Amino acid sequence: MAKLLKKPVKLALVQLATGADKAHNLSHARSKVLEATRAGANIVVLPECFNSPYGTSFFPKYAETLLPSPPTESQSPTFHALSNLAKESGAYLVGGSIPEYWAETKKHYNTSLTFAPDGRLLATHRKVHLFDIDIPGKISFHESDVLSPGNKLTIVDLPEYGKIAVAICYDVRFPELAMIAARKGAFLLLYPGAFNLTTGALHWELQARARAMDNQVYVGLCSPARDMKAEYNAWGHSMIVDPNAAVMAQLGEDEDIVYADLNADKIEETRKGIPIYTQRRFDVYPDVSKGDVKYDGDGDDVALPQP
Ligand SMILES: NC(=O)CCC(=O)C(=O)O
Repeated sequence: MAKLLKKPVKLALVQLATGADKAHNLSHARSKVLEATRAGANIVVLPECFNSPYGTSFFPKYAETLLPSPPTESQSPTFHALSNLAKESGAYLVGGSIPEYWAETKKHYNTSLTFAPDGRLLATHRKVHLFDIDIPGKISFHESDVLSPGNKLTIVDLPEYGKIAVAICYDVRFPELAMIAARKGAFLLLYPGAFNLTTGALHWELQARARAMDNQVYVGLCSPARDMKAEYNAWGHSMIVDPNAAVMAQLGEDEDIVYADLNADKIEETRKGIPIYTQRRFDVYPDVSKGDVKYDGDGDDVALPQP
């Protein structure tokens, strides 16, 4: 069987301190991504809403227009900053997420852009599951007041390494996405995300480890740094989990970068030891990765229009 991960790769998650100044967020992201690639990272990830504060009142104000693709510099300064940064750093760059405005439909999205080391846009993921929750006395948040959901999974082919899946934050709670991506050959599931002090304490690590355990793949969750002066306090604790569900490395609350070296042997060893991959009973229940699955995975899925 062909290896899911063709050669060892160093992953870096940048737990960025973000604020209200978009230009500063972009230049700060640049310096941290370059720091990560100077340390040898081949894939670098930024957090959810890395160019703006996270919150429904901020999304329309910070939103950029990505379509038609490629956007002009004034339509999306972040698109151009990320594309240039991927080229400058020579790494694959999963550009966290940004608020997007689609002028044609007047809809907003929470959107992640992934760039190749030559600066080409490889994939666009629009958050599929919007973060709408109410935990009395703790947190009430309704992304759907402002945002519309994306309608596809995102699998990205990195030719030297293999396939990764990109989804955003609350998407991690829906195991189907992870399962489908893993069965379609992803070696790594990446989630730019911003859990909070309530659900972060409850479920952040558990979600990361569960997705890794169920699918026997690597998982990375990349949060903004915690800012207690902000309206929304991100959990932090960006982490990388191995295919056996062990936490390889985890940050605290402050700005920092977490690294891990990923290799094919760990996936194979895990799957050989606990061979759920060959023990599934699709005669008893259906394979969620088959049938009518909406996903991009051919490495050519630049920015498909969505309803
Ligand atoms: N930004 C988000 O989607 C937050 C998700 C979250 O906190 C959760 O508990 O899930």
